[in-house]
Amino acid sequence: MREYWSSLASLLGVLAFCQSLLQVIFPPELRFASLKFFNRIFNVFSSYCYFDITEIDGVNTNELYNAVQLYLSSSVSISGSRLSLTRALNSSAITFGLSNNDCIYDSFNGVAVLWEHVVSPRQTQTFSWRPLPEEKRGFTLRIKKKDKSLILDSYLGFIMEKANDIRRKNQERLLYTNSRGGSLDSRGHPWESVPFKHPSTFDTLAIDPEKKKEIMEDLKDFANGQSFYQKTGRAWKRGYLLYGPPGTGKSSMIAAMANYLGYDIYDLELTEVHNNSELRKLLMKTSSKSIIVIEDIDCSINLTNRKKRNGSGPRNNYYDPEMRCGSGSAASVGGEDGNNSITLSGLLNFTDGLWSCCGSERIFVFTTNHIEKLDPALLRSGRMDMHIYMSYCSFPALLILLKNYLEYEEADLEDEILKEFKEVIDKSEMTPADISEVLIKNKRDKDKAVRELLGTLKLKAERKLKNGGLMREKNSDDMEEEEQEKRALGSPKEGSDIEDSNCKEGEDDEEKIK
Ligand SMILES: Nc1ncnc2c1ncn2[C@@H]1O[C@H](COP(=O)(O)OP(=O)(O)OP(=O)(O)O)[C@@H](O)[C@H]1O
Ligand SMILES: [Mg+2]
Repeated sequence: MREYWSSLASLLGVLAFCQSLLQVIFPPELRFASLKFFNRIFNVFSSYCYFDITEIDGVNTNELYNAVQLYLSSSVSISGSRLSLTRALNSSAITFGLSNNDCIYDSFNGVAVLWEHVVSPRQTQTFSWRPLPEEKRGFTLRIKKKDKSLILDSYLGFIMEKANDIRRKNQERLLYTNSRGGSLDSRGHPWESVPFKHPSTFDTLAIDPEKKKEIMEDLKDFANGQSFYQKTGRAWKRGYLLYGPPGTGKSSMIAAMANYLGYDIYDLELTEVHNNSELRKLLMKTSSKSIIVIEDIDCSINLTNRKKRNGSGPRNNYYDPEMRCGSGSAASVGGEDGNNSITLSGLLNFTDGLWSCCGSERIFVFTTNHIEKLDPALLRSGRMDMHIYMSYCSFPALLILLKNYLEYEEADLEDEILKEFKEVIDKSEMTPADISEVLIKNKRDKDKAVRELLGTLKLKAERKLKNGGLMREKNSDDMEEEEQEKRALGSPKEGSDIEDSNCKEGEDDEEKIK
C-alpha cells in the first residue's frame, strides 16, 4: 500500500513539473495561439471536419440552430436515452430535444453524421441591447471531409425544410376571417383569427374512396410540387371548386384538406369586401401554406358583370337560392371596374392575376350549390383546376358513415341488409348530413340505428319514385293539354322546335286543299 502511495506521489510530482515546464515554454499570452496551432495540426491529419451552429449569431437568433433542434427532435425521440422536453407557445405538441452535451448519429443519403449539443456557461456579459441567455448553446456537426460538399449542399436545406414541416404540424393552425369589414387591427392586419380545431379528416369524410384517393394525391402532389411549379413557370397555387347539394360535405372537405396538409384557412366573406383594391390587400396579407375559401360563391357576388346574361339560366334543382342568399346579400357591382364595389374581374385577378402570386403554396377553394350559375371565366382550368362534385350519399360513402358512427365494418352487417342498402341508397337521394342525423339519433342502439336508417332510405326512395312518376304524369298531361289547345286554335305553339315543321305541314295542307 505504501508503495502505491509513493508511486502516485511521484506521478503527481512529474505532472506538476510538466505543467510548470509548459508554462515556461508557453506563457499565457501564447497559450491560446499554441492551442489553435495544435488544433490545426490535428485537423490536417484528421479525416473529420466540424461545423458549429450557435444559438445566437451576434445578436440575432440563428434560424439554423432552431431548425436543427426541431429536426433532431423527430429522430431523437426514438434513439435518445436522455431527452429534454419542451412545449412552445401556441404549439399543440411536445417536442423532444437532445440533452446538454449529448450526441446523436444521423444519416443522410447513406452518409453518417454526428451531432453534439454543446452547452457551456456564458462568460461575463458584455454590453448587449438584448439580454443574452446564461448558457451558450450550439450544435456541432461532425462529418467526414470527403462528404463535406454533399452535406453542405443538400443536408442543411433538407433540415430547414423538415423543420418547417414539423413546426407547421406542431403549431396550432388558425382560421382567419375578414368579418371586421375593411377595418384593420392594431398591427394593421385585416384578418381576425381563431384557433382552427375542426375534427374533419379524409378518414371521416364519406365520399367514394376512389375520388377521395384522387383528391388526396392531388393535394400531396401540389404540396410537394415546388420544383415542378418552378420548372414549368407556373404560380404555385391550385384551385378547387366544390359543388353539390347542401349537406354533402363541402365545408367538411375544406377542413379535411386543411388538416391533411397542415395549412391555415382564410375564410373570405366577399360581402364584407367593399372594392377590388380591398380584396387585393386581403390577399397580400395571407400567408403561404394556406387555403383561401369563398363559400357559396354564387351568393357572395353578382357574377354577371363580366358577361351579360339573359337571366333565364337553368333553375336550381336543390332549393330556392333566394331563400339562402337573400335578395341583398350579394356584393354590389358598380360597373366593370367600379371603385365602390367588387367585380368579377377583381375576383378573377384575385385568384389568377399577378397579385395572386405575391405568396406561394396557396390553395383557393370555392364552394357552390349551383355550378350552373357561375361565369365560365371562373370555371376555366388554371383557375379552378379541379371541379369536385359532392354527391348524395353513395353505397361506399354509407359504409364509411356506418364505420364512423356505429363502428360497423361491412362484414359486421348481414348480407341481406347490405343488399337492401345497395338497392335503395342511390334512389333515396339522401345526403351524408341527413344520414348522419339518423345515426346520431340512435347511436346508443346500433341495430335500431341500422333498421331506422334502412326504413328512412326506403321511405325516401319510394317518395322520390312517386314524385318522379307524378312529374312524368304531369308533364305528359301538360303536353296533352297543349296538343288539344293547339288543335283547337289550329296553330302551332310559338317558339318551339316543332313550330317550323308544323307550319310547313299546315302550308302543305293548305296547298293541297287549294
Ligand atoms: N361527405 C360527408 N362525410 C362526412 N360527414 C358529412 C359529409 N357530408 C356532410 N356531413 C356531415 O353533415 C354536416 C354538414 O356538412 P357540411 O357543412 O360539410 O355540408 P356542406 O356541403 O358544406 O353544406 P352547405 O352546402 O349547406 O354548406 C357536417 O357536420 C358533417 O358532419
Ligand atoms: Mg358548407
